[in-house]
Amino acid sequence: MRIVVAADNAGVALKDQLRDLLLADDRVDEVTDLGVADGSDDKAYPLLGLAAAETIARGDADRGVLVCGTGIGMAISANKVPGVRATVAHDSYSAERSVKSNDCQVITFGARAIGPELAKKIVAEWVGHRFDPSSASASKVAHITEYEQAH
Ligand SMILES: O=C(CO)[C@H](O)COP(=O)(O)O
Repeated sequence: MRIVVAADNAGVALKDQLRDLLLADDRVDEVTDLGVADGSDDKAYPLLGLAAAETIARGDADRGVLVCGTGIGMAISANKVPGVRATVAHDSYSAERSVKSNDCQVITFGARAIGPELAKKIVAEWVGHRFDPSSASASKVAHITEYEQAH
């Protein structure tokens, strides 16, 4: 699994911790860090969220972990890229269902809303979840894809 990570300056400290966790995970083949590198970079979150989602859309990563203050702006931004599904998930069940029900490739966190230990636990679990294209959820997700392709 290839994972792209990114954060604005509100999320950079948590993003770095999650990146390091992923780098140490045997199930992860590649981690691409799009920044920001530190809190002095005030690049706006949509620029980072869109760049990460575009990385997934063009096939250069399979999944994304994005962090801002709330996780909301990153999710909104990533969802603007056709083919990408993203959500904030600050609990284990939502993170699991975001993959298994919604085929989300992107999970987002709000560094001002969740502690690093819980975020790390959720990410470690999330790496192990897979969408089943033969599940009953697949035809539901297909409506989203069809809408994107028609508009
Ligand atoms: O959380 C954010 C966007 O959802 C971002 O980190 C901070 O945004 P702001 O409240 O507009 O500064």
